[in-house]
Amino acid sequence: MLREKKGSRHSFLDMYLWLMTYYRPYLWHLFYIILLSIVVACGELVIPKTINYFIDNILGQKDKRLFAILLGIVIGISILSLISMISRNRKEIYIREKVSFDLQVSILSKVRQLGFPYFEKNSIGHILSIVNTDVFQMQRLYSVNIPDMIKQIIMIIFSCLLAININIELSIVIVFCMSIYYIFSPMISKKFVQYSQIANSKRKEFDKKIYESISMLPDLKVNVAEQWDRKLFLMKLKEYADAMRKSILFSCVRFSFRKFCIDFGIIAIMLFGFWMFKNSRMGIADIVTYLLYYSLAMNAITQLITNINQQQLLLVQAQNIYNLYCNTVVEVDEPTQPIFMDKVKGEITFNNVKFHYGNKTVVHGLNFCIKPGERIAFVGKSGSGKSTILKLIGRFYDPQEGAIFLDGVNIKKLSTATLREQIGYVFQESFLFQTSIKENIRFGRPDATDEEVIHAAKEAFAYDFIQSQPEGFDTHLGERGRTLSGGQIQRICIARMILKNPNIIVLDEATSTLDNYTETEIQLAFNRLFKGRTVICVAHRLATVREFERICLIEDGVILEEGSYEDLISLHGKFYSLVEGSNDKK
Ligand SMILES: Nc1ncnc2c1ncn2[C@@H]1O[C@H](COP(=O)(O)OP(=O)(O)OP(=O)(O)O)[C@@H](O)[C@H]1O
Repeated sequence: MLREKKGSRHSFLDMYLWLMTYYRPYLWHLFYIILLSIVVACGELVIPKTINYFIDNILGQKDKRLFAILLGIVIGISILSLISMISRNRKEIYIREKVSFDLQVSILSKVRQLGFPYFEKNSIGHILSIVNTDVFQMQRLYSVNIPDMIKQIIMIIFSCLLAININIELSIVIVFCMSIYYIFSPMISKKFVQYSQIANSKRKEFDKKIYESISMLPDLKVNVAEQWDRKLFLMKLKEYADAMRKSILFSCVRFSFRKFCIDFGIIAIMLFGFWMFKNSRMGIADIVTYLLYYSLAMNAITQLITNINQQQLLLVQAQNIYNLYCNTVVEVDEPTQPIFMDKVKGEITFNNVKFHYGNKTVVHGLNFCIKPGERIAFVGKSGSGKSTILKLIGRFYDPQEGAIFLDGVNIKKLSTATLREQIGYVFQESFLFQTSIKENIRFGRPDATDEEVIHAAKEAFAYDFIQSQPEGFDTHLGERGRTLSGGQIQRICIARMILKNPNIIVLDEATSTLDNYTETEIQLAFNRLFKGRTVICVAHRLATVREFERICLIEDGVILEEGSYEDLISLHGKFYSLVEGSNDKK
């Protein structure tokens, strides 16, 4: 269902430019970092010149006064560089925090916008890996790589110019020596990037596996499948480690080759410098200064190459972020001029609604109208399309054909906030947050008072069991409310809905079998929740919807039989067979 935008093949440049847009609110801070980088670079570039002066004018003439002045200048430059570096680091930390925070927030907002279709297609492990690991890696790009790159470029340009200024012939020899490096290194770099990309994708698979292994731990234990999972886990780890090892190997080869070429350059300077000195074409001070500028330039070039490679790797990781943010189309978007409604009556109409997931048609031209206050249940075999109908009502998906109306307004034109505020969803698997029971109920209406929360709990038959918890309403729940039973979780969700007070209740009934006592209590709670509201329910236990005004038997996305429980039984059709075949006969 989730599509990538047409023509979405993107280059690293597109991604890079997109990532740079996050700098926009902090441009002044970035300029400040660049300015400080220039100061630091100038400090480093001045040192060889002072050494030149020291050898030529101070050592030669033994001038103490000049020596003191020079010493003062060097100390001054060092202090200025130190201060610049400290304030640059502070600004880098600031930018890193701000920019990566903005990036993380925008990625999270996009994930929210993508909603249901995205969550159904992508594992939580994958989403977490993008929102956490990948975005975290980008911090380095923003705070270190880009500001450093500017400094490195300044250093390269100026140290080369200063070296050329000392002796142009020597510089030609160096260019010739260094060309060996530039002929061979792209081949090594290509291999390095290739294995790094493989390592990155293997790391992602490994991250997903870790998440899966941890979240599935209880199921693995119950099915005695820990060894099976361990084998898969180790296989993923091995694949990741193998790719990583090759990537590191090529990184080391490239580093050693670069070192060899730089040393080769030093030998060339010494040989050619010696020949020039012998022919009185170059002095000692110039040879030493040239060597220092050569070292500075080579150091900056090495750093720049490493920096660019790191950025290439980061861009490989940024691909996931970019794809998610720029190339994943929001299937269900907010209308451009949304209609807001304060309160709705609760009439829902399906007008020739057709829907398919990819090539699979699930809903085949549905037509029905649910009156305000009516209770309607969808029943049928597993996979017949019941839950999909509920998802269409809440606009988690849009139908490809036909339309759905709420109180006569096409839900595509309604503001999604209005739509979701008017509908109270109770899913098969309800989610509880790791906070107090009170806050979990208040989630239904954040501005509710404590008294209203307690009242809702009483209405949902949840008050007694909540009071028996160690800290009553303030009891902190574990992850997904694991410290509570299934029936207790459902009653908290019902209390939440009572507090939210929507006019429409959409309920995907839990298939889990509850004991008779709990089932009766939950049924009572539901009956209170249903009072005076439109109720649309997917029912697995047929007995629970016996009192409903209408029951629709769904098969392959069409309504096969429709009527009250008694009507359908007297039909002696498919519904009758379903009731006969289930344990719900009463
Ligand atoms: N996100 C999805 N992507 C692709 N196919 C899907 C998706 N969700 C559901 N389906 C398919 O659509 C069909 C209808 O699914 P749906 O969940 O609506 O059935 P159901 O009647 O509610 O089933 P159950 O009673 O088991 O919950 C099934 O064949 C299912 O495999």
